[in-house]
Amino acid sequence: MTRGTTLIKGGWVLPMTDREVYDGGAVLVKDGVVGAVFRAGDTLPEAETVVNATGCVVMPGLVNTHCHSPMSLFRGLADDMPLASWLNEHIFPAEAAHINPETVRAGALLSCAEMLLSGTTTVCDGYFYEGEVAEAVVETGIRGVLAHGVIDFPAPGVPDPSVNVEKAAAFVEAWKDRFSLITPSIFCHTPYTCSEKTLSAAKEACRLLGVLFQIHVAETEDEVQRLKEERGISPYQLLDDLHILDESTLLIHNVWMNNGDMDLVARRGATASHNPGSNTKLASGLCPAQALMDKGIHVGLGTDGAASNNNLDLFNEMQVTAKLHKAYSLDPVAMDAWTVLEMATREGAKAIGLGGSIGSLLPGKRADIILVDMNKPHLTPTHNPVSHLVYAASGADVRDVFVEGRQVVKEGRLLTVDVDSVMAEVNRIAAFMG
Ligand SMILES: CSC[C@H]1O[C@@H](n2cnc3c(O)ncnc32)[C@H](O)[C@@H]1O
Ligand SMILES: [Zn+2]
Repeated sequence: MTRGTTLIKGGWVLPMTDREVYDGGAVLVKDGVVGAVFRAGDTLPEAETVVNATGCVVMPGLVNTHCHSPMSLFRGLADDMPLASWLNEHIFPAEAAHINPETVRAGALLSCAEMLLSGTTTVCDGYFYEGEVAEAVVETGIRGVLAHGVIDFPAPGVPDPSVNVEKAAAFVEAWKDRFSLITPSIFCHTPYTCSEKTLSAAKEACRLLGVLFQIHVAETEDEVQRLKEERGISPYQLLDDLHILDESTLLIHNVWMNNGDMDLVARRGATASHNPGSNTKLASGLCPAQALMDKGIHVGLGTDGAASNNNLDLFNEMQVTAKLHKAYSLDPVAMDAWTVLEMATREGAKAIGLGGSIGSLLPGKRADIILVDMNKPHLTPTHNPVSHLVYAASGADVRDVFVEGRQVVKEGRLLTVDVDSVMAEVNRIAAFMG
């Protein structure tokens, strides 16, 4: 028996390397990585720790390709309105009044707890005081691609916008190669809140530092129409003119895209985050995610912040994705369960630049693994575990979670932080909000 090994055995193993389910399979974890995946009947090795996964799905942890983790502080603060009012009349003022290092830390801890407990093992995040988010990520044990925000207005922690890119680059330098769970990045808010100079400088900093550039783009019809009227181009053409579209750029939302935009993005190799929960709640529209994937673009699933979703449960996002695209296209075959599950795992990992290390249970990849308990009334019988994961399960069905081989959720309880005190702190902060 090798020390430091864990054998997760029994249940339905979904390696997500192909569209196969290993009924009665097993996964060996060694030194934080996947050692081997076994089928029923294979001879299993001995291990220091054995986890009985009978009745559970064993699969890669889910990858949330777009979040603003501290925004759980504003959950339910402003609902049932369009993006412009939500952002300008409610969220920006709330951020100016309440966002500081302490509140960011509290909100981020809460979101990381919510995500881990519901099976998300990696989050791609962007906000201000992102160093505090990084501390919360380390404390909770989730994996994060963490971006410092850039916007051409005074922002929390960046009162002088003339140094916004410098600040973001300093964040990347401070966190690069420091913790294996943290990959730093830079996030430009939108093409209409960042000047061309800022966008170019931020992308140049990303190139020099070798990190992912992220941006919200084509979220509303108004955003696209205004640019068309002012400049006669689409936001994608603008970004391309600035040499921003490449394999290390994550495009977030992509609701109002035409065929030319999609071809351009595909040619450049940029990736996309599809966030249907947020886009439907803000009545922004629906990203043509299937068309993007048909053109070879890697598309992951994101929740966006909890203030526009209003939860961070990727199981919920998977169900919304599968159903919404069927209803919109009047095609019951659209966005089948396997496709959606791949978006929430392997494709999401590729979209955020971590395709080589997470997203499937390929031996050698990081052991980010979740166990989803199917022994529940709403998941019985289990004719097809893939169907249940997308159409019937929720984050509450996640039993155990491992990140880089370390168990962070056991029997539905978070092992790394005291969730009750995190909630108490967020409630204390929320009491000061109007
Ligand atoms: C620099 S990113 C942080 C910044 O973005 C704001 N935000 C959150 N969600 C959205 C969205 O869907 N569209 C545009 N802006 C959004 C957030 O409140 C922060 O100010
Ligand atoms: Zn967002």
